[in-house]
Amino acid sequence: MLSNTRRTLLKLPLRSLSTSSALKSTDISVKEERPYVYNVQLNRPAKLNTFTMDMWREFKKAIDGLADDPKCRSIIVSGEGKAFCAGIDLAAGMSNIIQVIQDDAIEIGRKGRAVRRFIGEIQDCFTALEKCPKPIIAAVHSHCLGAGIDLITACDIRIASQDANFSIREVDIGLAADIGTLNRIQKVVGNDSWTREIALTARDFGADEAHRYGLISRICDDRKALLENSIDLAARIAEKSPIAVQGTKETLNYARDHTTDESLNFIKTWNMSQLLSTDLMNSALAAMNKKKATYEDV
Ligand SMILES: CC/C=C\C=C\CC(=O)SCCNC(=O)CCNC(=O)[C@H](O)C(C)(C)COP(=O)(O)OP(=O)(O)OC[C@H]1O[C@@H](n2cnc3c(N)ncnc32)[C@H](O)[C@@H]1OP(=O)(O)O
Repeated sequence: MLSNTRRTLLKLPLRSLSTSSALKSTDISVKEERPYVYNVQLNRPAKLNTFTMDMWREFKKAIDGLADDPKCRSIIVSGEGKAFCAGIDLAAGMSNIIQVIQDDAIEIGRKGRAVRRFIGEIQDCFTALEKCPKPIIAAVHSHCLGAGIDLITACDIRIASQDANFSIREVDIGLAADIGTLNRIQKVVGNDSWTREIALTARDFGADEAHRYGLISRICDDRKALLENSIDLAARIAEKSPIAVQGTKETLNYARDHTTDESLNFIKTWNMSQLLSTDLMNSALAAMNKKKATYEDV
């Protein structure tokens, strides 16, 4: 079937290559699983949740919307149907770029700029996960290939069901991965040799190997357990002070990309204002009285 997909890509006539961002897409659905806990579902199951340009844009819109929504405190990203995500849609998802590459009327330097803009727009769709102040859990079942790995490496926590299989598939489609995997994965797993092995060979690996190297932090028996585990985990985070949780995500992201001195400076400056929050006193009082604190929305 993969070779059919590739044939489709090669045979597409130019006029069918343009995508319309005006098209109403329903490829992403957002569901409130519990109070303050939202599940952003990749919802293109017939094509194994492969990404088209419309879907990428819709995904970013969903994440940016939850980032600004005070009623959201934690997010799950999951996939509907047989697989989490089999990567970019090798036909529809590549159409814009192929249209530009094949257009002889565009001067070569301008072609390069257009390709750069295109890649940048897709990068921003997954960087939205990292920039979102709310913690995001990727819940992976079955295939997680190419763009699927771009997506999960921009999330805060990754858990998977036993049937999950992963591949940094890009070298197999003649591409150096450019949507985030190569830029984030070493910071996630901290193992340069393993990273290079899987990125340079594009080989498949399963949940056990992903767990062993720290790409995922938990393996669940099956998809049902995966969903339950991710909702419980997200709900547990959502019970905490949103001031504390969001400050923790910001600081971990900052610390990852800066020196210890710089990030110590960051957190003391951050907490200059955030320690003034009533959340600190509420939490301390609740802990002393063995009660659960509740927190105002932020
Ligand atoms: C600027 C660039 C930006 C981003 C770049 C990202 C790079 C990548 O994402 S690289 C990874 C690309 N993906 C692949 O190479 C996977 C291709 N698919 C497969 O190998 C197989 O489908 C499978 C994942 C092993 C699953 O096999 P199977 O269980 O037999 O299912 P299928 O019948 O093959 O698939 C069902 C249905 O989905 C369609 N489909 C699957 N993958 C893709 C894809 N990547 N693009 C487009 N369509 C895909 C497949 O054609 C089937 O559709 P039908 O209409 O039923 O034929």
